[in-house]
Amino acid sequence: MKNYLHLSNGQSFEGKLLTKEMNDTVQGEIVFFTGMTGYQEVLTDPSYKNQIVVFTYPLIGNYGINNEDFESRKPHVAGVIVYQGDMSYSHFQARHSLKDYLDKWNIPLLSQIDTRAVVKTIRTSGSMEAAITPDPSYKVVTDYYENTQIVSEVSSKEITSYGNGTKHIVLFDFGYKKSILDSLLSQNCQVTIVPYDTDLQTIQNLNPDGVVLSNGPGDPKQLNHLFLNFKNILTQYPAMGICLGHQLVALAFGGDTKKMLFGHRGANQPIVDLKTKRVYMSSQNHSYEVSEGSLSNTGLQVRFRNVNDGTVEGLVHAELPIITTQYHPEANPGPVESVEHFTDFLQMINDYSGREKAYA
Ligand SMILES: NC(=O)CC[C@H](N)C(=O)O
Repeated sequence: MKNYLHLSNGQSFEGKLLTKEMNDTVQGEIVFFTGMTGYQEVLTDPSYKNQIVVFTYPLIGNYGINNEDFESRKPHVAGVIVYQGDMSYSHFQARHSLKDYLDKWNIPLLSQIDTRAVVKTIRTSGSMEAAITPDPSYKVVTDYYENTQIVSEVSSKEITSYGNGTKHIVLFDFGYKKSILDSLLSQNCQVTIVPYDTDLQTIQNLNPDGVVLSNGPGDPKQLNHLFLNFKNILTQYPAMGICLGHQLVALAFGGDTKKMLFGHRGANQPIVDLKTKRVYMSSQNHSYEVSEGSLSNTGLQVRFRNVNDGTVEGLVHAELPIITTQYHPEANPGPVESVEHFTDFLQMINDYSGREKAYA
């Protein structure tokens, strides 16, 4: 079945649809992911909502879909572009093939696309709107992505609690990845997940030891009506921000963010910790970055930096117990060394409560 990938710059690519025939055109922002593995995590990470993902590794789907690697209950991507997809997966005793899984959720898997050519375009012209369609002459609508109240669509509507560990963490859900919850539970925490717009009073009633701001889709400035609320919470509790959560910490304290040309998506992004000089290989998925020049009056300092392009990859606050990472310390596809940031966060909480007692 012939289908097409159309980009908003007018370029078109013809491919073969592996999933069932489409009734409608699917449109989204086109981005590329460079990891060799981790496609199941990518598909089910809510941060990818409304995006069409191009996988640069040429063989995708070879270990099927399993029970362990889900980051949420369903896939959030708008469409999937591969060179070769849905390989044999029987050795892995996978429950579903990639094709069956995407079919179940009506998400197109378009193969035999020259992914190198698409990625070269994105790297030169930036991520842009794109469409997967049976229509050879479809014209891509260009203001489709930015207008959505995207975080409210993926955030929990209710407060839920997991685990019964010794430290109580509130996890703000902007579209959290399950690995963040799992990482906190494995640090012996009780975790309460709250909707993205939960106010200070509700957090105070929950009486947490610390707060984590999760990852999530879209432009962080779409949440500007909540920045003051976040600032009030961040000045009262030890906090960790991950990806969108990191960007929101910067914005809450008066910093700024901007859209990158094509972002970082993959499992091998080198990060240097400016304090320890240690380099981490990190998993990433973001289109926006914190503008370094905007941090001067925020109390925030750059702690982590991307070795490839020098962009800000994480912050600490000069006085408050706050640590943030633009990358994903909870991620599993590939390197796992940055998981120790969760241990550091718990240590920060312990130090903080020790300090509170000393002044009591
Ligand atoms: N994974 C994330 O949290 C992504 C954050 C934000 N939506 C960005 O693209 O930069």
